[in-house]
Amino acid sequence: MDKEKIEQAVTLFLEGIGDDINREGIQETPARISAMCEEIFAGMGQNAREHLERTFTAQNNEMVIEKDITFYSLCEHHLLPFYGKVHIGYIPDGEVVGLSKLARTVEVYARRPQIQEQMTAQIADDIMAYLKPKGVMVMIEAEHMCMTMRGIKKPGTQTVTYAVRGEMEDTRKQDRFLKLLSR
Ligand SMILES: Nc1nc2c(ncn2[C@@H]2O[C@H](COP(=O)(O)OP(=O)(O)OP(=O)(O)O)[C@@H](O)[C@H]2O)c(=O)[nH]1
Ligand SMILES: [Zn+2]
Repeated sequence: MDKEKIEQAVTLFLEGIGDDINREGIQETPARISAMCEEIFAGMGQNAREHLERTFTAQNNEMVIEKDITFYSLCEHHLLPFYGKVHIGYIPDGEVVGLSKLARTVEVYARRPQIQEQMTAQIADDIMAYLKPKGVMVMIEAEHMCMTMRGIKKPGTQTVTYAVRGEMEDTRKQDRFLKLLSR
């Protein structure tokens, strides 16, 4: 990440909106933002292989559900936050993954400029590629600040997206996933 470039850009941006870049309160803002970018865009250029390839054998091939994984991302159109919950259900094929690794996979795809539909599909595709389960369903419920604090201004609107792969394309399995989620 080019921190110097980010600082220059933030300085220009603050000048652009007409603020005084020598004002005490914002003097350090370019440096603060470039430091923050390392955190909020930490998923740039990563994939989830390292998290999902360390699997354990388990004598149970019933669906595993990890729900309510909180995430914060930024919409790639306005760079405003969208945030909410990711729910993941997968059907193991003899192997399971450490539970934290599903949340780490979410972080890889949330921590970059995103659109919700794409993030949903990327999580599902990586789980299929590296964990190799029989099937997976990923569902994301989120609120987009570009829909609340600007533009159409509709607070409370939730965007729900999902992706299904493998045996989870079976609608009965999707029903089971949704039923277990709503418990
Ligand atoms: N499909 C999808 N759209 C998104 C996402 N995040 C933001 N958007 C939308 O991206 C669209 C960008 O539309 P544009 O017409 O190019 O930009 P705009 O004039 O700022 O749009 P308005 O928000 O309608 O004012 C808007 O409708 C946003 O609501 C996302 O994750 N998925
Ligand atoms: Zn947006």
